[in-house]
Amino acid sequence: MYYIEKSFEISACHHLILDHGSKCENIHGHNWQVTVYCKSEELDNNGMVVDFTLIKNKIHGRLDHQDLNQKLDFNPTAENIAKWIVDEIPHCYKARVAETASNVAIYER
Ligand SMILES: Nc1nc2c(c(=O)[nH]1)N=C([C@H](O)[C@H](O)COP(=O)(O)OP(=O)(O)OP(=O)(O)O)CN2
Ligand SMILES: [Zn+2]
Repeated sequence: MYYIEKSFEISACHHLILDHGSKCENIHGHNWQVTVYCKSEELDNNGMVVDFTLIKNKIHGRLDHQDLNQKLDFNPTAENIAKWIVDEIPHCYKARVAETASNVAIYER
């Protein structure tokens, strides 16, 4: 089995739709630290599991310096963003999304 990891930072803003009062309902920003994990038993014709650049373009390219509520059709919690990344990237089985060093969500298929 081949494994790859791709990490990058997304600087963006969002607000959360919550069923309890929270400061997070107000628009605010984060520098999300994202790590995308992919695996495959076979490499493609280029000798890759997935091109690191494709991963960055599909996630960072769509979300960096954006309002996530405008770009995503779900409540942009770290958990939901992690699940969305796994669904978006071929061969992805896990994504780690950190709002800060102490606020981290992981989704694994
Ligand atoms: N389970 C989750 N909880 C929260 C999420 C989330 O994505 N998943 N997101 C938020 C907000 O984005 C909010 O901006 C986080 O605020 P922050 O000040 O970073 O976090 P804390 O209130 O925990 O404060 P610390 O200083 O980091 O302790 C809220 N919750
Ligand atoms: Zn937030």
